[in-house]
Amino acid sequence: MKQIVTGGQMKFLDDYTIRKIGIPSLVLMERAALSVYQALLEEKFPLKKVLVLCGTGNNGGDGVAVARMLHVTGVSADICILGKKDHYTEEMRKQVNIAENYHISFVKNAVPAEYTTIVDAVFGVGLSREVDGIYRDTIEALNRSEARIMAVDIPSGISADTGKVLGCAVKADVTVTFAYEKAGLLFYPGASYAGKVRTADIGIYKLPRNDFELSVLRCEEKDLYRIPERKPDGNKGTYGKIFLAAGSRDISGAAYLSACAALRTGAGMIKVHTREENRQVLTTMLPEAMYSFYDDEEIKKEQIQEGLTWADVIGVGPGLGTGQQAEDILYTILAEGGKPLLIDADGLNLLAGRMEVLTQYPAPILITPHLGEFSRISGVSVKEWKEAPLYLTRRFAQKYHLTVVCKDSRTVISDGSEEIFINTSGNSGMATAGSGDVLFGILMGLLAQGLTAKEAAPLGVYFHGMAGDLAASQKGEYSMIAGDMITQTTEILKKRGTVL
Ligand SMILES: NC(=O)C1=CN([C@@H]2O[C@H](COP(=O)(O)OP(=O)(O)OC[C@H]3O[C@@H](n4cnc5c(N)ncnc54)[C@H](O)[C@@H]3O)[C@@H](O)[C@H]2O)[C@@H](O)CC1
Ligand SMILES: [K+]
Repeated sequence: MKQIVTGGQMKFLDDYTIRKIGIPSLVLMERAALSVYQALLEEKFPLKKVLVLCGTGNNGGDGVAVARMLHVTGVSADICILGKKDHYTEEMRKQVNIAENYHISFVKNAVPAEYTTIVDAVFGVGLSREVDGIYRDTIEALNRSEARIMAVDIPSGISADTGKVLGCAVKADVTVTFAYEKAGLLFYPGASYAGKVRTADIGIYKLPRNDFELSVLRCEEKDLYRIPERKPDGNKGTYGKIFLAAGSRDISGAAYLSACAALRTGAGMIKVHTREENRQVLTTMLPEAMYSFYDDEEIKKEQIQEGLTWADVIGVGPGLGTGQQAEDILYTILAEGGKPLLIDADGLNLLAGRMEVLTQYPAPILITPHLGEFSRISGVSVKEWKEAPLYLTRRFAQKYHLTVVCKDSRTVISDGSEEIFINTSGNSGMATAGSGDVLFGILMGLLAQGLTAKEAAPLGVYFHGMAGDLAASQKGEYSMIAGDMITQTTEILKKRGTVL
């Protein structure tokens, strides 16, 4: 797991390192600047003529120090400072003073088009309002230039918390961020403004994870070891039994994809409860699953009860429909399930406006809404969510006592606790029909093998994104389809235990 920070947390850590640990601010700044200087060389930036664009805060201070490092190695670097002298921070004032002693050239009205490389040190985590005026004009000119752009800490104009563009923002080729990745570098559009992100250790105190009031995390490949190990003496029962209510009249794809993904992820057994019309297609396509079918008659509660008693994990929703039968099935499960429960798609649509029923359920619940569904069940608009994704996802999980996987290009996962996850795997090819059903299946499979909802959710989402990335590498983002992601789960599971 990788620790991510918000802008506020980074400021706290800077401050803690300086005041409590005692590392002087200028020492951190020197290391920050050195890491940017090294990245310019390693990333082979064209250093024929460099412009370092600085603000008046400490991000600007970093920039002035980078210009000095370039200057002393014989690179022609101009410094252009936006903002008034009396706004300089103490560190910025010192850096400017040093640069003046070195006779580095300061330019007033830089023309970005004249430079081969531009270092963006206008705003870092201190950006506090919309960018306008001279800042906006300069950033727009910079984005129009042919120069390669290196952002210091975060592209100026990007919110470190949400990745939002505040007015306008620098489009960087590479961003060197200090100590921790900022949430705004992971969320879109920030992620696409940042280009390649390099994280540099500059000596900031590494606060233990538990000491963060809110710990923002992301999974990485080595977390695959968290997928439960296969036991040599295991049997079908060892790996869990799933009861899945999915599919509706002549809608079988979602049931197939989620059941198949659950088995491919390693679940021991799955019983699919679906409409009679799906019998032939499902039993032909997935004979490995067990089935119980229902028709036009009233829902046979005993049939469902039998499945619920037998199962370790329950899933409901994919392709279920929102008619009376679907509703009866869902409410029977809610009343009598009593086992870890996953709800997706139509299951969630049926719950809109009645979410509080979930707080009565006696076992853990995991739901996987996309943003539209989240909006319907929470009353939070998509626009509002984008303003505060971490806070709103967590608040919702707390309110209904469940684990929520809020699906977007950067899925956010929260169980309401102090640990919240942002997922970074995956690609636009996964925006294809059935992709969510595959995720649902993977999550059912992980829960069936004994992970808790909190453990399974971030890992399953990451795993699903990896499967999507592998599928894209083989079929391309245009052509990949949901079934390709199931195929790739096999490859990923083969890696489990081999990736360190
Ligand atoms: N000693 C430290 O605290 C360290 C700070 N570092 C750097 O310092 C940065 C944070 O520095 P600061 O907290 O000084 O903040 P910034 O340098 O990010 O920006 C703050 C300045 O910009 C102004 N500002 C904010 N939004 C504006 C807008 N829209 N239009 C015009 N002006 C605006 C503020 O009033 C303030 O003067 C980090 O991102 C990092 O690059 C690093 O050098 C590491 C050490
Ligand atoms: K910057």
